Amino acid sequence: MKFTKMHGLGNDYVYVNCFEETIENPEELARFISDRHFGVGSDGLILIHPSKVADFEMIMYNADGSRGEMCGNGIRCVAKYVYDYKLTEKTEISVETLGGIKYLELNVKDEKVESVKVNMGSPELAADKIPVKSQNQKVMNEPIDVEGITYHMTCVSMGNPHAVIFVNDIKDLDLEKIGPKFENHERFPNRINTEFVRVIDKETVEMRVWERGSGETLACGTGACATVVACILNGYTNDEVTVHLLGGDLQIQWDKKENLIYMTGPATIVFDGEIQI
Ligand SMILES: N[C@H](CCC[C@H](N)C(=O)O)C(=O)O
Repeated sequence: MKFTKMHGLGNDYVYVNCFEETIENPEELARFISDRHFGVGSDGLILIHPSKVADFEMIMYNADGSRGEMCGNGIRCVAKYVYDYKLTEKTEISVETLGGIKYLELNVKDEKVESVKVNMGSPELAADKIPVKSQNQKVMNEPIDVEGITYHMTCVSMGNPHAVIFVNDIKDLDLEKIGPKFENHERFPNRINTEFVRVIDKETVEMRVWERGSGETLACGTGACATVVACILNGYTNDEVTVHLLGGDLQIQWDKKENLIYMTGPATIVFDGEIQI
């Protein structure tokens, strides 16, 4: 099977062009190929398919083989793949995902995609749609107990579920210990992606993320969008924010008039490969 290793700010996936390849058991392939010792090594697997309702379809699997509804860093890499490998000449494309059809603007330099602006759609705040168990319609700075400590979370879906936790310091977090406790907490029927965020000023935040099905990653596009929505709802930032992630920066904007979230960031091809499956 031919594949391409790509990343968005270090959030790395193995990409397969399913116009050319047929994948029998993608969950099993995701688990094998993501393994950083016995496989290629990645945060998961992303399949690029034809679509009946958009230019392309993105199907994304986490490293544990579970399917994610949407992947922000991944969809920017899909855009780079289809343009740089000449599956399209368009610099505005649509991509079908489980989280709905997304519209992308490709910023091209010397015939290669350098960065991508993604219309990530509208954030979902209704607790039962995220889903998260709560007495309230929306989960805004609600307490949640993990390992004997009470955190306060704001929950947002960007197609996939997120719990945003504001902290004073993101460096001294023991994510390996508390990440899985949040991910598998009984309040999240479909598990959860958890962002730990320090607000720096009205235009700048920094965050780390423990991803459902993949653990700590260097960046998370949908997580950065959920983070900015939570910041704005809590009055911590303006509507345009630079999000510092371990792997680099994303620009996130909530167009309140249209109720649309825009994410702008890079996409990188690391190498092409072939693997016996
Ligand atoms: N890394 C992805 C998010 C993956 C989310 C996945 N872990 C899930 O199960 O929702 C991003 O850049 O948006």
